[in-house]
Amino acid sequence: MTSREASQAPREFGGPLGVAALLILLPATMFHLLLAARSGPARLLALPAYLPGLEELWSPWALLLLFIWLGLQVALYLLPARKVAEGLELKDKSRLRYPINGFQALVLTALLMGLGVSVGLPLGALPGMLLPLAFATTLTSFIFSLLLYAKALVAPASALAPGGNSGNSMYDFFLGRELNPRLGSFDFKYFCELRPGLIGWVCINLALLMQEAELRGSPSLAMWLVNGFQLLYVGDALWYEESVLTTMDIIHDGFGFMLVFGDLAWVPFTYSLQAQFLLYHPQPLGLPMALLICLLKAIGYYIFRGANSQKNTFRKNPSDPSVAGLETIPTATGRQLLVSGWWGMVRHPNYLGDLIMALAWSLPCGLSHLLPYFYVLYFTALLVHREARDEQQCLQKYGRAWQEYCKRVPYRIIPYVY
Ligand SMILES: NC(=O)C1=CN([C@@H]2O[C@H](COP(=O)(O)OP(=O)(O)OC[C@H]3O[C@@H](n4cnc5c(N)ncnc54)[C@H](OP(=O)(O)O)[C@@H]3O)[C@@H](O)[C@H]2O)C=CC1
Ligand SMILES: CC(C)CCC[C@@H](C)[C@H]1CC=C2C3=C(CC[C@@]21C)[C@@]1(C)CC[C@H](O)C(C)(C)[C@@H]1CC3
Repeated sequence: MTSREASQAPREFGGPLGVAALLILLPATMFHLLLAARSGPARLLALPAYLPGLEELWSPWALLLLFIWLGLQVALYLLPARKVAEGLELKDKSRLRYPINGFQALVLTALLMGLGVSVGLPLGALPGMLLPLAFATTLTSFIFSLLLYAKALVAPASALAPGGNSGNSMYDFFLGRELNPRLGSFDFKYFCELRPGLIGWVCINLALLMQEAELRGSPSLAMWLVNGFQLLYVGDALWYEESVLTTMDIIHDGFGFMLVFGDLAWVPFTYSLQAQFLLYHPQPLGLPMALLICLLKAIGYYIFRGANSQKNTFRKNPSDPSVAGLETIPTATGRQLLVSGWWGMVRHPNYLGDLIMALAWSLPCGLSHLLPYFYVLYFTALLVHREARDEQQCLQKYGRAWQEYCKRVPYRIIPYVY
């Protein structure tokens, strides 16, 4: 990428001012949610009743625990993999190689945790450490992003991301300058996207479930549902790990504060909000309602998995019998666009499935509070914004063919609505 190309790339997230606000707002929101979940009124839209002092936020034990966790996940990443996958072709025509052993890491982590708990590891103490753990993770994310920024200063131009090289240091720090920063064959972005945060999220959920069992004799039905649904989501992400190699995060976005903080801090500490809420605010849930919520989750998962698998299979091998009969539009790049099947219903059927699942994760928390619905609200905003970014990129890539696709499939995420 030339410096001229870099400075002409469109600015996202409101440019330098927008990212300056996000640098403060994102961690502040995360701490607000952590505090609100444990407070009596549990209000999403009210200022916290008190601000924690440094003695409540800072704990060297939390930092140590975080580093032990990261070290464990690095060790599991480095274990022999059942498969090594190749990423998409890069600007310099090379392809990076990635180990496919995320699901193995999840299973081994579960076994180690089980072993630990059986010999007295106090997993139920984790909920009480969430605040200092989140603080240690936020500090680590800032420092790690600074190191990545410095590393990118000596990276070759071909290794830089299209978006995070504007020349404005704060903007580039947030978006990330280097596309695939690596140390030898260790890929930082790929590792962070799927391992410590996602697996950490389900461990936090499990710790909240165990703590609830300790407090009330047994975990509630609502807590079981939230744990089960989110474990399915994380298990699915790691089982289909290879498909993350074609997501916007891996092929387009640099690795900067947004993804570092998002992967390491935001995902485990805010995505576990429903389980946090349930620990402090138990909710009654009857069996008929629980079954209805399970049905909603199943519908969401069916759409999400069906759409993602259909596209991934089609991109890997368009003559695969499961996709060979689908209608397509040719593009000037030689690639084709699906216009029937899931991708003929709306232009982002996978987002629709994901949103339905998000609703099913919140419903077990009842309707008395808005707080557990934060994920649905945030995720809708994230996917609407992400969809707009993807449309821009597809328009650039496919030109008239993309316009034709938009005419044939007019709705973006929700049929006949949006
Ligand atoms: N839980 C969370 O916090 C988040 C979850 N997600 C989930 O991650 C998953 C991946 O999302 P994301 O990376 O945004 O993007 P998608 O998986 O939706 O991929 C978009 C790409 O798919 C290809 N494509 C688009 N339309 C067609 C078509 N009709 N036929 C064939 N190919 C098409 C294009 O790439 P090309 O043509 O180059 O192949 C396009 O750039 C989604 O399920 C999303 O819900 C995403 C963000 C956050
Ligand atoms: C902090 C900001 C508000 C933005 C941060 C965004 C990140 C949290 C998300 C960007 C894309 C993501 C994906 C997943 C998790 C959230 C982040 C990192 C994903 C790993 C979740 C599981 C899915 O099955 C997936 C398709 C593998 C997801 C890929 C994108």
